[in-house]
Parts: sequence; structure tokens; C-alpha cells
Amino acid sequence: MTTLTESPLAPLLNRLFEEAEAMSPLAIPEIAALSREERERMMRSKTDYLEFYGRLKNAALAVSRETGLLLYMLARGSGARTIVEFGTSFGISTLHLAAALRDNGGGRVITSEFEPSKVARARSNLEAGGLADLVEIREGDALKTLALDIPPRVDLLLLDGAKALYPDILRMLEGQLRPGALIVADNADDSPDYLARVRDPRSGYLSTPFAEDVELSMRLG
Ligand SMILES: C[S@@+](CC[C@H](N)C(=O)[O-])C[C@H]1O[C@@H](n2cnc3c(N)ncnc32)[C@H](O)[C@@H]1O
Repeated sequence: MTTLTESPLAPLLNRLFEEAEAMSPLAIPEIAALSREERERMMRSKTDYLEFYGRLKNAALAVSRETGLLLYMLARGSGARTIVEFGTSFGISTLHLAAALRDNGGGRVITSEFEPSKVARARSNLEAGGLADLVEIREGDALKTLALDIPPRVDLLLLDGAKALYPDILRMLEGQLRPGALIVADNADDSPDYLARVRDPRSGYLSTPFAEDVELSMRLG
């Protein structure tokens, strides 16, 4: 048994995934009002992401169940103690990462979210899952909140916020990624500059597409 498959976390995650799966972002009027081209443009924009994700403040936008399990296994298998996450939302991915830290004997997930109502929901979910003591939620734009006070040896980085910012967030945290650190980028196909960077053989990473729309990379020494 692991924290992930035991109560209270297992039934909590099941409920959160069911709620997330029941709510398509396209059913949200503020998103439905946008044309497909406008949606894609805003999602990939370096300037409109605040407005775009503001329209999505009631949507979980969570990683898939499979990606959640992958995150737990990668964090658990690598013995991670320090994890950074870009994009908390309701905390579904954070719960998986914190569960791995619990089973690794402790540590800290530093996660970032600019939407205050989402921070409150994530906090409440982490309390319900019994994992709040392992998580520091930094409220505000990750370009600022993740720029300071990051521990020197990050074991795992999850990129799941505004897609256009993946290269900037990676660059900001690069110096703190330990050799062998894992980077998981969800929906990485929407961040072509990021993919070009981590797949460049001279970039200091090994990188491969993995599962559905996840890019898994490893920082070389
Ligand atoms: C795809 S969702 C994250 C889902 C979450 N990782 C999960 O699986 O449960 C992306 C989240 O990132 C937040 N976000 C986007 N850009 C951000 C930024 N620059 N700083 C902080 N949060 C950001 C959005 O408000 C949104 O809640």
C-alpha cells in the first residue's frame, strides 16, 4: 500500500478526477465565446495568459489520471525530496507529488498559482488529503514567485501552467536542477519553443515524448 492508494487520498482523488472529467473547459461560457483560433492564440500567448486562465478559474484543467500516476512513480522512484510545480490549479497533480514525498520520508513541493480562488481550493484539497504539511503554495505569477528562494537541489519539476512560459520557467530554475533531475511538461505540444530547447542535443537535457502529450526530460550533470 502507498499513500496514493489509501484513504483519505484515494477516494479524494477519485472524486476530484470525476468532477474534473465532468466539466469540459469548452462548456465554460467565457471560453465557448472564443473562436478556436482565438483560444489557441491566447493559450500560446506570452501576454494573454492571465486573461485566458482567468476565464478558466472554475475549471480544474487537471493532468490525466495516467499522468498523475506517472508523477507519483517518478517522484517516488527517484527518491525526490524537493519538487517544484508550475501551475497548481485545484491541486490534483500536487496531491500526487506530495504523496510521493510522504512515502519518500518527507520533503517539500513548492507550487505556484495566480488565481486566488484556485489557491484556496488547492489548500482545502491538500488538507483533506492529509498532505498540506508538505506543500508550499506560492500565490501570484510564477515568473515572480518561482524566481526567488528555490532550494539548491530540485529533484523534479512539473511544468503545467501557461504553455508559452515553459522555456522561461525552465531557464529560471535551471541552475537549481540537480544532475539527473526529471522535468515533466504536460501538454508540451503547445509549447514548441520548449520542445526545441529540451530536445536540442546541446541543451544539457535528454528528452522524449511520453504517454499522451507529456514530454519527459532529464537534466544532465
Ligand atoms: C493546467 S492547469 C494546472 C493543473 C494542475 N497541475 C493539476 O494537474 O491539477 C494550469 C494552471 O496554471 C495557472 N497558471 C497559468 N500561468 C500561470 C503563471 N504564470 N503563474 C501562476 N499560475 C499560472 C492557471 O491559473 C491554471 O490554474
